[in-house]
Amino acid sequence: MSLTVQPTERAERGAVRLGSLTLGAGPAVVIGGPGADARWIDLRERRGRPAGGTAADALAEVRACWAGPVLVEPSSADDLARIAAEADGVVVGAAWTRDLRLVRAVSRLGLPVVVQRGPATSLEEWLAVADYCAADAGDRVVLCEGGGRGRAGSPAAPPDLALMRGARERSGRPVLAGLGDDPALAAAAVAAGADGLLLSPDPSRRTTAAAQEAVRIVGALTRREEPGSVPAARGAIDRVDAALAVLLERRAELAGTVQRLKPVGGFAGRDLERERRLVAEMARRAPSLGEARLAPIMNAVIEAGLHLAEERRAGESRGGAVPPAGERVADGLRGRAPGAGEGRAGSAPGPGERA
Ligand SMILES: O=C(O)C(=O)C[C@]1(C(=O)O)C=C[C@@H](O)C=C1
Repeated sequence: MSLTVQPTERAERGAVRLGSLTLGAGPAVVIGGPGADARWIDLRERRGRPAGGTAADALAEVRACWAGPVLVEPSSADDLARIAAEADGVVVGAAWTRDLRLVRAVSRLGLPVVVQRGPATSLEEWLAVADYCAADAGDRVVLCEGGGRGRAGSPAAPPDLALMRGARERSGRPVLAGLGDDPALAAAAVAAGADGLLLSPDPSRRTTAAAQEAVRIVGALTRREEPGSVPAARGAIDRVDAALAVLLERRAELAGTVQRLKPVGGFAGRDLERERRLVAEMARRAPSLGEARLAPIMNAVIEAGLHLAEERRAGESRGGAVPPAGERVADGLRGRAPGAGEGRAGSAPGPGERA
């Protein structure tokens, strides 16, 4: 059977459901082993194992400890009946894209299909295979760039992120970045528009955690979400808060560095003009909040940084360590620490204060 390569029409971007998970709308997802949003089984790689090599064994093993979505890459057409009965999606691995008989059989299972591109497959061929699957799979097709091993078990290919982005724009289909066991490109992949990351079926906990952190932090900065329920909106807020926390911690470190470098640091060396300017600059990027609402927020952020810097300096001059975070937080909750409120960013009143 040969494949006619036709230019793929640019399509509206759709979302594809994989069991309880949605790919292509909402947050980016991580597919891998334990701890990920979805798990997957590579039967090709398991073939020949003394135990767990059949679709039945492998699915039973995963289902025993995981109720969420499971994807399976078949080892041969013999696996398809079991996959159709028990999996939430099927992976057409890079090595299969030229076996159009298997591709057709897979796309007739009634499950969503993930079409992985291997290093030897061009963008045109890849999109054509996806269209070919879509005809039978009711358009429930996801593209996966990279991560596939060749037939001889050659190492996983890193994803070409520009190609992945182009495929997403041209096809309108959700895209995954295949990362195997290396999370180094996780943040870059999410920034480049990946709707999810496909790790190896059995990555280390560290790999999964690193991928999830990239999805959360970079996704909060780069993905526009339109949640339609309270839990989804809260999930989106949690991701933005995670990104804010990372930035606030980094900002506090940098503010501490400035205090050490300035001739007069801490509250005594406060520069209100600088604070007003940085609030005005931030208002350009946060026009809905504007200067008036940003000023008290930044005042609190700057004062928290100055308190931390002063506590550290006091700790150092005592020759000891910084007091534990719990104590510092408790101090803050009890009332204003000395030096608080000695100036404020911008001229607006703080929350609950009169102008
Ligand atoms: O830029 C400075 O001079 C700082 O000390 C840093 C910083 C800040 O946290 O951004 C803190 C206090 C100053 O009043 C102004 C700004």
